[in-house]
Amino acid sequence: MNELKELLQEVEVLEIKGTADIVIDQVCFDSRKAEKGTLFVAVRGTATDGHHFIAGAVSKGASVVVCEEFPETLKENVTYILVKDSAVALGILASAFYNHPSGKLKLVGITGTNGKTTVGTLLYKLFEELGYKAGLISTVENYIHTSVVPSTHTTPDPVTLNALLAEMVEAGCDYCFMEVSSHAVAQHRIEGLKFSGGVFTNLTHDHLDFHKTFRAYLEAKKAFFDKLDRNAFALVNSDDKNGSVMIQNTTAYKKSYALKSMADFKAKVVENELSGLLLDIGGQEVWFKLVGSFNAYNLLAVFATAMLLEQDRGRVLTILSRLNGAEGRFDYVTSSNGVIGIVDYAHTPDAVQNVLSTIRDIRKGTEQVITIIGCGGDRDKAKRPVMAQVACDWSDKVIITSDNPRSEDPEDIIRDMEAGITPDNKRKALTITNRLEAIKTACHLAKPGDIILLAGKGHEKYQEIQGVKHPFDDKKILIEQLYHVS
Ligand SMILES: CC(=O)N[C@H]1[C@@H](OP(=O)(O)OP(=O)(O)OC[C@H]2O[C@@H](n3ccc(=O)[nH]c3=O)[C@H](O)[C@@H]2O)O[C@H](CO)[C@@H](O)[C@@H]1O[C@H](C)C(=O)N[C@@H](C)C(=O)N[C@H](CCC(=O)O)C(=O)O
Ligand SMILES: Nc1ncnc2c1ncn2[C@@H]1O[C@H](COP(=O)(O)OP(=O)(O)OP(=O)(O)O)[C@@H](O)[C@H]1O
Ligand SMILES: N[C@H](CCC[C@H](N)C(=O)O)C(=O)O
Ligand SMILES: [Mg+2]
Repeated sequence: MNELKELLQEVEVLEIKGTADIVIDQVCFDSRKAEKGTLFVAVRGTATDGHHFIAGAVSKGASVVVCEEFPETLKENVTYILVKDSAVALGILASAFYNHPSGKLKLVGITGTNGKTTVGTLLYKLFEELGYKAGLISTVENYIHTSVVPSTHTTPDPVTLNALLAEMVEAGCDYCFMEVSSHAVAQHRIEGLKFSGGVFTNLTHDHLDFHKTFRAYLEAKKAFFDKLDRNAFALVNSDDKNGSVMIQNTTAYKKSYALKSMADFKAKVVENELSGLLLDIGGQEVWFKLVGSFNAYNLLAVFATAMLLEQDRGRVLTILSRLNGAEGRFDYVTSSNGVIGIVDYAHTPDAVQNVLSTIRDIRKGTEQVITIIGCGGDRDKAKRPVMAQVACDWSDKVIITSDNPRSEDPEDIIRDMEAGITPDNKRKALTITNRLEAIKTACHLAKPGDIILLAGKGHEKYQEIQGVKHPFDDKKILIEQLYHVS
């Protein structure tokens, strides 16, 4: 849809200056990308305000400007549209411009602190194997049926998002599984989308730099469920104390899954080994390739979603039992002398504890657990001391190192982490700022049978320092070092 008059029927317009009788060629929110025929939406951001760039967008050819406040000088032949909230308008306009692609397939959103990528990726793989064409929007990569589209965000901006969905519709996709980050909800990236269902994994500590309080973080996740319509399902983990809070005000039909409490979909962990998980799902025992009881929640969420999407139970379990998880999640290698190296994307206190408790559960005897861990720069500072302390509590040795320091001094981040380590844990911790050196040291320290956990970077293939992404691949380095020393 590219006629301004029609696009505007969906937006709450406060005032319009200029004609609505024009056709636009693209919707954009970054003046640097504006060109002839652009509808530019001025969004107030976290670093700057899009309203400062209205003149720049117009000089590059934008013919329509959507804003929350009119600029002082208005150009002739440009239409200015006043709205209450530009970010909301952007979502709605992007969806309308791409002809509402979310309504033309079954879109399922997954939210929660941890597990979104795992659940989304498993659902995508499952539905492809069930014979459907499916799409995936995730932290690691996006898929339009079988074509990969690189991912830059967990949930992309509304224009990229709707363009991706439109390509999925064009490719004949029946389903799309997408991660819904709390940033995306708060910044209205998902405004205007029609969801067939929403899944909640869990809520623990993350992103307090952005949301400021845990309550605001929770409210952002909850807002996703508040907006689901009555034909959609809202599936929540009822073992998480915020599971019921998420669906307090939703009009969607409510369903739950759990390992411990009462729920519509129940499972029990029978065995938890390095080779996989044996789960009892509704009285039926099935082996899965994923490791760790936290993955029992992810698998159950996937199973329950497939049931709510009316798939055949037997086929779903058979396929699911064959699937691997997402790249960089509990990804392990064993060296020839028996050292086990695990790469995992654990970057929150809860995830670090879950992964390390899984390692404790699966280790056979008194092998040492050596954890390598850092915390991201320009992100939640409050989680740094907690992650370091959790790592020490659950490991025999911890090497504190760097993980995307971004614009911060890596030593400052490390100091924030060290501040959380209690005196009795101090003897376990050592600091090696350079991540490569940290991995090499761990591999030298490890004896046959020991387990090395490389936490935080998972699938990432870079180390971001001062705006530059330097190639860095935990798994590749781990393999090189483990084979080098063995
Ligand atoms: C903090 C944050 O979320 N930032 C996102 C946000 O940008 P922003 O609000 O900071 O934008 P800004 O720089 O203040 O600019 C304001 C407006 O002016 C415009 N502008 C700016 C400069 C100019 O010359 N011309 C111009 O028009 C910008 O396009 C923008 O519309 O909106 C942008 C467009 O959607 C995002 O790309 C950007 O993501 C940044 C790069 C980012 O790192 N985000 C991370 C924190 C993030 O979103 N993470 C979540 C969760 C991750 C997870 O746990 O999985 C995710 O979904 O990925
Ligand atoms: N259900 C779960 N409960 C707790 N921890 C989990 C769960 N699933 C995964 N984890 C841990 O969290 C890490 C990240 O998992 P995953 O990438 O699936 O989460 P995510 O929600 O997509 O994260 P992000 O917010 O970065 O997108 C995993 O490597 C693992 O350590
Ligand atoms: N996608 C998440 C996790 C990144 C994990 C870690 N590697 C980091 O850079 O902090 C984020 O942006 O918060
Ligand atoms: Mg993710």
